[in-house]
Amino acid sequence: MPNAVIRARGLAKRYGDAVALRSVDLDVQHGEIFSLLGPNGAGKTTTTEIMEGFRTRDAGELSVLGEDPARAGAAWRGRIGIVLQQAKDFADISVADVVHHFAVYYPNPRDPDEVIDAVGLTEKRASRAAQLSGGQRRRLDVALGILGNPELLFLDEPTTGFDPEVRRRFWELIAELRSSGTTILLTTHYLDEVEYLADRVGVVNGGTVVDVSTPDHLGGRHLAPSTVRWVGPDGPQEQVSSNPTRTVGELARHFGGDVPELTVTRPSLEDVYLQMIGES
Ligand SMILES: Nc1ncnc2c1ncn2[C@@H]1O[C@H](COP(=O)(O)OP(=O)(O)OP(=O)(O)O)[C@@H](O)[C@H]1O
Repeated sequence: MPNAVIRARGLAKRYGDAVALRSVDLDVQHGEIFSLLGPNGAGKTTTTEIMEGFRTRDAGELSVLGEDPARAGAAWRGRIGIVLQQAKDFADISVADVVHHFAVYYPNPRDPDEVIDAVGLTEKRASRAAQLSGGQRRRLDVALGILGNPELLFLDEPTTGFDPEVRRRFWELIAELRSSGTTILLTTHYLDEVEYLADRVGVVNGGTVVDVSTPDHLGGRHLAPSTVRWVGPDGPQEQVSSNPTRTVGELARHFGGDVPELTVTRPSLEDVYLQMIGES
């Protein structure tokens, strides 16, 4: 693929006798948010850490921003941003000092004050990291991840522990980063996060990628039959239909107008994901 920022073929990794990655193939395109989904132990962290150059692979081909992470140097590292699951510890340093301090390590950093503002921490500039709430702490991690103006940002479970409002604002921040041209590899367990943010999603299970699709089309979801529900004289009713328009038309004629408490649903992303994980 010409626009691939990440191209992986046959990535394999063992820890002793345990196979963590059997064979991972993946393409991430320039400017997209690509989400990795999969159960605990599926191989997501191993995959991303090989892509970040933090772990070695046993086999396979890998190109990230045109280089092999196993051999890439400091200039390449300056082009990627990483937000790990486990935050670093700067308990006694203020938000402003942490961000200003780390900016000097990058050849082409963003303005530290603009970054603090972008993640919504301006009011907390003078607070020590230890005084931040969990969600604010995570936003500081993201500030550090985007500080170097990365072309490619790795986000590992970024919103764990966020309240709904903070999550929504955080999602908007991530979507803005995409608009400004940053490619993002997002690992998450939250299907609503995938639905809101991801352009494409790769499902990892048992050390391999079992499907890649848009969230809308995962597992043939857009073609799946719908469930039509309504309440009739005998109580709640439902009918699975491959042509819900026709079913609703028939019901409307039957009721001579409005169908009581009518809903039409397709399988949710969670439904197809759980089925896929079960099958594979
Ligand atoms: N350092 C390690 N030493 C030994 N085994 C490991 C090591 N790191 C990971 N594994 C094993 O490799 C497999 C894949 O782990 P990995 O952390 O990549 O999964 P994951 O999809 O990121 O899981 P989670 O959703 O729980 O973060 C698991 O079976 C795990 O136990």
